[in-house]
Amino acid sequence: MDRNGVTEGEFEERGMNKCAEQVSHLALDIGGSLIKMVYFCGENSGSEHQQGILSSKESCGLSNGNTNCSVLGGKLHFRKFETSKINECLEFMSSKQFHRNGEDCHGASVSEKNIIKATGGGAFKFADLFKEKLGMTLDKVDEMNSLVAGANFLLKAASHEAYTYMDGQKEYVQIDQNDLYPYLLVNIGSGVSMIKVDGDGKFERVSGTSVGGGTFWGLGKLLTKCKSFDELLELSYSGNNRVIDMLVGDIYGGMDYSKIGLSSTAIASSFGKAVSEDKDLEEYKPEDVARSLLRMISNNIGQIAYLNALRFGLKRIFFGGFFIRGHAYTMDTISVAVNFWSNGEAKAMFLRHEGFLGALGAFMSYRKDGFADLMAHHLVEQVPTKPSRNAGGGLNNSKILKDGNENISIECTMQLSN
Ligand SMILES: Nc1ncnc2c1ncn2[C@@H]1O[C@H](COP(=O)(O)OP(=O)(O)O)[C@@H](O)[C@H]1O
Ligand SMILES: CC(C)(COP(=O)(O)O)[C@@H](O)C(=O)NCCC(=O)O
Repeated sequence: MDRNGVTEGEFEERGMNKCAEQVSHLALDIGGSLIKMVYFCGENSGSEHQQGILSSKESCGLSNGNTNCSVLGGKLHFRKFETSKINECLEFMSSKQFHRNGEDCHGASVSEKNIIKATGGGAFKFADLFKEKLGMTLDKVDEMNSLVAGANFLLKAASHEAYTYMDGQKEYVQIDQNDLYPYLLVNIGSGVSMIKVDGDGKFERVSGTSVGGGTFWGLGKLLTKCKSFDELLELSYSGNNRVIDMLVGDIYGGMDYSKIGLSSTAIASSFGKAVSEDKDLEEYKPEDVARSLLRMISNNIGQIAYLNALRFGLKRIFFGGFFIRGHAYTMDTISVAVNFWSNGEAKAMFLRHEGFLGALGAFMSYRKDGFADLMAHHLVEQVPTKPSRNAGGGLNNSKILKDGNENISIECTMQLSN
């Protein structure tokens, strides 16, 4: 059996079935295309972190007068599943025995473990399925609220979260916590939501577009016959959009239209060349089609995002959502669009945990409930002693572990008030 692309053998080898750790809190973001999962796995007693249980106000750093708290070491895990393969997600949860009855686990009591925070449309759509298959109740958290909470948390608490990407150069952006707001959050999921964020829990969804990640994947699948999203992204790497897109130079006899700031290589009309050429779809290379499509959608989102930033005088635009997938060409196109339309005034920034904002926000909402009074905002990303180089050549300081599925985990500590 294949579990989320991991064979049964590997599944066992990686210790997913007989995890020495125990899953305590878990949250889901069930979107139109993907299910995002964030869960905390505490380490066994006696471990380095567990020994660090604290009980003083200073040690916990609490400001609410609660002096009775413990610090739990472990890992915050991030996973994703395709929504159309929701059974893989259910199987995974079942293998983690997250729905298990009869045992108290790291601050979450038995009854609490049968209620999990969930956001996204699927929290409504699949509520009965979770109840039926796992006996679990989904406690619904608003999607926009979750996105904003996740983004705010990451921008404030995680080191090296936001970065710019231009001409193949990745540069991490130092975020000043006191100068974070306002900003525009553009979440590119199946569709696109644009949210003006003014503070913790203070936001307004100011725009959106239905031309998003679902459009890229849906049209791409039809036009290229690709079987997976990753295959489509891969194709776009090697394609040449100029074969299909009509450029300014194609219209202006190879010249720039400098009077209105358009170079001859700028796209005048996405897919426009296909009109005048007497060619069938089969005569175009799938990689060229994939590249044109990716460019068209990324460009369009970058432009709409900038226009909304302009509407509200916002200088910073953060892009999230799994459409991005850390894909160089996608980020480059969005960055160029924002840079072009703003005359270099605004900057596109990307988030390392791009697709997990909603799930993380839902996870954070545990702290609002009386139970465990989770101090998730005290999650601390552990920094390795030896910095490693990332693909963009910059220094990547955090201990992010990736497997083939881009399922990542962060070593962290979590404070629970007792
Ligand atoms: N493995 C994948 N399968 C399907 N779509 C993917 C995958 N990886 C990235 N994507 C892209 O991410 C989009 C979904 O992003 P996401 O932020 O998860 O939104 P949603 O909440 O709507 O599922 C898809 O529409 C697609 O463009
Ligand atoms: C409806 C949604 C919020 C759902 O979120 P998603 O699953 O796409 O992440 C999103 O698809 C969206 O904002 N669509 C754009 C709708 C519009 O403003 O035209």
